[in-house]
Amino acid sequence: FPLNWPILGMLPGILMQVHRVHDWCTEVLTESPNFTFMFHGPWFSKMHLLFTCDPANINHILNLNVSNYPKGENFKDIFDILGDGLITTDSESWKNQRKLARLSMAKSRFHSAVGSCTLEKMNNTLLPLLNKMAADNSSPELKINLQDLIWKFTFDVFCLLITGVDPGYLGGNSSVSPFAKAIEEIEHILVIRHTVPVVWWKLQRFFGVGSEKKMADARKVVDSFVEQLISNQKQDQEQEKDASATADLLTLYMELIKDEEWMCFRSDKFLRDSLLTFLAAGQGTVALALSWFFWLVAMNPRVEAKLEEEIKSKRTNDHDHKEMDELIYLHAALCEALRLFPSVPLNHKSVLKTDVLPSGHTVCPGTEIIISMYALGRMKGIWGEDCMEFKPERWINYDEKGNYQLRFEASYKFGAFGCGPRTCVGRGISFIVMKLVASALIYNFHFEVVHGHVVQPNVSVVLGMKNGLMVKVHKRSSNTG
Ligand code: HEM
Repeated sequence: FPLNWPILGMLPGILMQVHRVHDWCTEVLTESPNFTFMFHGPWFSKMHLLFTCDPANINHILNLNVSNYPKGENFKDIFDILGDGLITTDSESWKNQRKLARLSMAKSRFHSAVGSCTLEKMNNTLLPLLNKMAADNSSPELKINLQDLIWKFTFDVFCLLITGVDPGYLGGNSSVSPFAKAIEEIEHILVIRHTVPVVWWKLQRFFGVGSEKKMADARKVVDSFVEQLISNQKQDQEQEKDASATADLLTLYMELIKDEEWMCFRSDKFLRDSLLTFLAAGQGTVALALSWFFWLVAMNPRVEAKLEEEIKSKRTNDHDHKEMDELIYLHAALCEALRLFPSVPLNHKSVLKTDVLPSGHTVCPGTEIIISMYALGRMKGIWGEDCMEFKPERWINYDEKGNYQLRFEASYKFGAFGCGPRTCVGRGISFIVMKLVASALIYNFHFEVVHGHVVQPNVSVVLGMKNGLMVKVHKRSSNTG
């Protein structure tokens, strides 16, 4: 537990742990009554953070009393890069945006694009690249950063799905890297904003110094990239290119907001905020979930063998996305990876009216609530003594004939996609993309983690690996065709 110092409060304690903030949070919550801990910042800083991973609290805050726990102004300030997009807004604006997002994403055009874009990019770029690396693998020096490769791949896929433009990042288009680097920089600084008093980072922002100077520079890069994308799309529309064949979210949004009902959203600012929100919410989360999944699979040969067996037995032709529903063990393994390494490790809420949580803690306006989804997946009291083991079986019900189906877990216990009315809108498409990529890669390759490579979580609002995932690629001998 961090000491509560005079004047400085518990701030020195948290600052010393920033480099391993998620594990520190897990350790503190494990020792805290009802998995809940009150953190007090420096005197007069108004920094009161309630850390929790108690499922009863999570259900209370995210599901049963959602109107008392909005994202709030502080969250909006921290995530100012996303403007007034779906993730940062509350109340009526959130309700309308959520409806618009669901309408667009439910279009069959969009749904089939998710499968076809992923397959096309995989067959044309990712698989050939990995095949080449596997063929060159005779050199003992040849190792690749799988996290980096998957990051670039999902960047291309989600840019295509959200904006209709394929940036070709995986293929080596260097003009994209400043944008991708800027996004990484921003995600890192967002965590710093969470861990220092508001007044501190706001002063830095005001004077344009320290990490806030880097934030301002990164923002310029991001804004000009997004502005370019929107203007390209508008040009296409002005030239009256047939939009019915395109199924990216930007086109679908632009079509829908022509309707009177959505006229309040007719602005470039809204399109900019939405586009960035979807890119930020979708691309990195899927990339990092897959990276942790491949690491866990590589470290667990028993699971890898079962996955290979299932994929081989269900695979008909080139990884048709309809056959993905049948890959139950794979689905379970992805959930298990997300339990241990949730791409969004923290969920942040503010408090409107004083309330008593099921854990017995009183929260008042001004308290910020930090729900640690990372800690939630690692509590023995919630997941059992073997909670640190990678066991897809915990997600499966077997009957006496050996048939099996997925087991449902309440989202206040498995919080990787959030819980309640603000649950992730991209959950369905995430599983399509992840299952297509995971099944094709496991069918074709075995990844050997480079001896001595240290894998540890980074400090970011999305949970990645600090040193990447260095592997050697081996083509599976039985699947050389
Ligand atoms: C493995 C992949 C993903 C994970 C783990 C994930 C996780 C989450 C989490 C934890 C939330 C927050 C819920 C809350 O605030 O209570 C969220 C919200 C959201 N996600 Fe995802 N997400 C993933 C993929 C995606 C994808 C692919 C998209 C879309 C392209 C997406 C779009 C969104 C949006 C727009 C929200 C805000 C919803 C709202 O506030 O109403 N996510 N996601």
